[in-house]
Amino acid sequence: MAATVVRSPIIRLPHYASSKPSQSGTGTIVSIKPYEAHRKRCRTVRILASLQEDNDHIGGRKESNGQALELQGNIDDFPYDIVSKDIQTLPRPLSSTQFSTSVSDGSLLRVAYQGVRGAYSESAAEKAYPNCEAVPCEQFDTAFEAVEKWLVDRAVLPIENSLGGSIHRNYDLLLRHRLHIVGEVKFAVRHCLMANHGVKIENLNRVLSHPQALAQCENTLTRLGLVREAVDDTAGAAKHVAFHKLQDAGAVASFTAATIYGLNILAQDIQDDSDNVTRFLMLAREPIIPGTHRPFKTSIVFSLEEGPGVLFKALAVFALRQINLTKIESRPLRKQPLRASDDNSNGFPKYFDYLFYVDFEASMADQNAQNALGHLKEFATFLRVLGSYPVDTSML
Ligand SMILES: O=C(O)C(=O)C[C@]1(C(=O)O)C=C[C@@H](O)C=C1
Repeated sequence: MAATVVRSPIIRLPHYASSKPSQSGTGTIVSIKPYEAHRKRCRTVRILASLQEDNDHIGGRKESNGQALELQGNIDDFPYDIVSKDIQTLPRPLSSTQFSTSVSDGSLLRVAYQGVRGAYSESAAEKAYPNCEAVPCEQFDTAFEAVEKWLVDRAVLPIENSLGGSIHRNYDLLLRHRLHIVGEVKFAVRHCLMANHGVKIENLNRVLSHPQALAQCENTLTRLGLVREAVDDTAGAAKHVAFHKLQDAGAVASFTAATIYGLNILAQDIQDDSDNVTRFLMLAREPIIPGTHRPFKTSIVFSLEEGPGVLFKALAVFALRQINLTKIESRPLRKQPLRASDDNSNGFPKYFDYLFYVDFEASMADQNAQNALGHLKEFATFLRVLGSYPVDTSML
C-alpha cells in the first residue's frame, strides 16, 4: 500500500526493490550513498532518507533515530533525478513537457534547504523560487550533495546575517563542492519566543534554537536569564519542544514554526535589532549566463602568496577600476593551514594561510570585471569564480 504523501514527496519511487513494492513517502534527505560497487558499474544504488512520522511504515532499514531509512535498488527502478549523474549509463531524453513548462517562477523546481518545515531557510527558498517544492535536508552538506546528485535542482543556504555575521560552514562548503551561485535572496528574520500552551515566560529555564538565532536574540535571552541550547535549526527547536511537551524550555523560531508545531508565542520580534536580515545563496549545478541588463554581483575566492602589501595589491585591482566590494571574508586554507617556520620563529609555525572570499558589484559579462580578475590572476596563487548573479533588490 502506498504511504500518504504529506508534503515534499522527494522519496517517491515506483519501487525500492525492498520487500514492499509501490511505496512512496515524504522525508528529509539525510545522506546519499551510491552503493559502493557503483564504481565497478554495478547498477545498484542506495540512498539514506528520513521519512516523516506518518510514513514510517515504509519498508527499509530503520536507523537508530527511528526515522532514517536506507533504500536500495536497481538504478532503473529509481527516477532519473534521484540517482547520481555519474552512475547514469545514458543521459535521459528531455520530454516535451520540459520544454513547455517554465521554471522562471520556481514551479517544478525542487529546492533543498537545511532544517525542517518552518525554518527560515524554507521561507527563503520559497521567496527565491516561488511555487517550488522546498526539500528539507538535515545538514548543509546534505543540501550541497542533493544538488550534485541530481536529487534536487537547487539549494538555498544562508551565508551571512546582519547581526550574527558570516555562516562560515557554508563558505567552506562552497569551495569543497562544485556548485555555482546563481542568485541571492535577502530575508527579514523576525524571531519569536515560544513554548507549549500553559507555559509562561517565568516557567522557562532554557531556550533551544539555532546558534545564529540565539546570537541574534542575545539581549532578550540574557535579560530573561535563559540557558541557551544549540540545535540544528530554529524550527527543529520548536518541533522538539512541542514533541517532548517540555514545560521548562522554550524555542526561538519563526511565527510559521509556532503555527506548524502548535506552540504558543510568548514574545515577538525578540531579535536585538528590528532590521535583522539573513542573506541566502541560490546554488545550482550549472552557472547562469551573466548579463548587464540589471545590477549583478560576482563572488570569487582566491589565495595569495605571503608578503607585505599582497592583500592590498589584490584589493587594488578592484579599486583601480571603480568596482565596489560588498563583502570580504577570510577562511583558513584547511589543507595547508600553517606556513612552515622560518629561522626566527623559534621552531613555531609563523603564518596562517588564508582563502579570501570577495563579493563585488559587477557582472562577469562586464569587460571591467574581466580585466580586474585577469589582473588578480597575475599574482593570486588560486582563483575561482563562485558565481555571477543578479543582486537581490527586492523589498524586505
Ligand atoms: O534555523 C533556521 O531556521 C535557519 O533557517 C538557519 C538560519 C541560519 O543558519 O542563519 C537562517 C536564518 C536565521 O539567521 C537563523 C538561522
